[in-house]
Amino acid sequence: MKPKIFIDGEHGTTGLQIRTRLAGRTDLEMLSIPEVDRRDRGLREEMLKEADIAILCLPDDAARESVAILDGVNSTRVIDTSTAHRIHPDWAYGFAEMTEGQSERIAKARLVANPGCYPTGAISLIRPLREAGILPADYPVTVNAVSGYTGGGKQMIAQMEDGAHPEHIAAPHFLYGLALSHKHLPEMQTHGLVDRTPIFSPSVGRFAQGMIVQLPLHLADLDGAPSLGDVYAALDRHYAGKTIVEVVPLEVSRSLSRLDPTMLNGTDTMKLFVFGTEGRGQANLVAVLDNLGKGASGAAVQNMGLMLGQAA
Ligand SMILES: NC(=O)C1=CN([C@@H]2O[C@H](COP(=O)(O)OP(=O)(O)OC[C@H]3O[C@@H](n4cnc5c(N)ncnc54)[C@H](OP(=O)(O)O)[C@@H]3O)[C@@H](O)[C@H]2O)C=CC1
Ligand SMILES: CC(=O)N[C@@H](CCC(=O)OP(=O)(O)O)C(=O)O
Repeated sequence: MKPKIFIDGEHGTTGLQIRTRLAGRTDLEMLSIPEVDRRDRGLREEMLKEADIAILCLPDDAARESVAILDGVNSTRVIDTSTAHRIHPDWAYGFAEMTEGQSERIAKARLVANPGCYPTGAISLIRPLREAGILPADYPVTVNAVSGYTGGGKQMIAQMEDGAHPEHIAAPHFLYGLALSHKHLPEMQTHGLVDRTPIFSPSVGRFAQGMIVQLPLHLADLDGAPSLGDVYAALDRHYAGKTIVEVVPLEVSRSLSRLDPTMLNGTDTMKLFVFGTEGRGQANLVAVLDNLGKGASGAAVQNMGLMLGQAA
């Protein structure tokens, strides 16, 4: 029997990207609702209960509704791409490379919370330094980022692309989350194992997909006052043997003068860079990923594969 997969919210930005990734798969039976019926509660309930794995690509409240429908229905396992369950203790956090044993947790879990795109980049840089005993738990972490506008879903896509949209955005680049209360902060703090809420400054550029997430550090304030090479070595050890997350060699980072946020578009991988000048006491750690790839749909498909017992 082929595993039955239902993408609840399949006609939205993330849902469509997942459907595209799964389109050619002959080892799966895809359950689907016509777009016109996408909000039909009865049809959704039927599909959710029939599925072996339900992938929720819905706003938070609708995702909670789907989880409630499945309450007690243990035959259906769930991957939620919304922010609703990312720090919930009953849910496995769907970042397989985050820490030792995480991919096994995901593989065994009934409930998996897919990470947000920015946290995927931020946690990928913070967590290894915490585990290596380099980054103190009370370090004042700051995260700066730029995302392609698909990160804002259908609404922001329309605002950026449709000049006649009543809330058209003409800017080539803009900061947002100005109140420093972005919805990604809880998962960055929880899974980054940091005591203080990071100061997070997100922004959007006039490109559809792509992402850069930055973690600037004062090395003298880290445990053991590590060198740039020490920070690099900690990341390199953490991701040794991983294929989806690559730590770019220091000498390659040194050779770069620019970094393109769209460089990994269309892939489900992430690259980590360590920038700075040895001896100057500062480092800027940078993650590059496709916000819809490893930042969302690619991660969901990776997690589905783990849950089905397939290679990561
Ligand atoms: N875009 C991104 O880069 C990322 C998004 N996510 C998360 O994924 C989820 C989906 O985001 P995204 O794809 O961007 O959003 P979209 O708005 O593009 O798609 C959401 C889909 O869900 C449907 N929907 C909304 N409410 C309901 C409901 N009550 N019942 C049934 N269907 C409903 C929408 O239909 P309708 O057209 O009628 O509104 C739409 O088809 C969100 O939780 C988001 O936070 C995660 C990572 C990255
Ligand atoms: C550009 C933009 O608007 N980005 C979204 C995050 C996209 C994402 O990761 O979605 P979820 O965390 O919702 O899953 C935001 O800042 O809310």
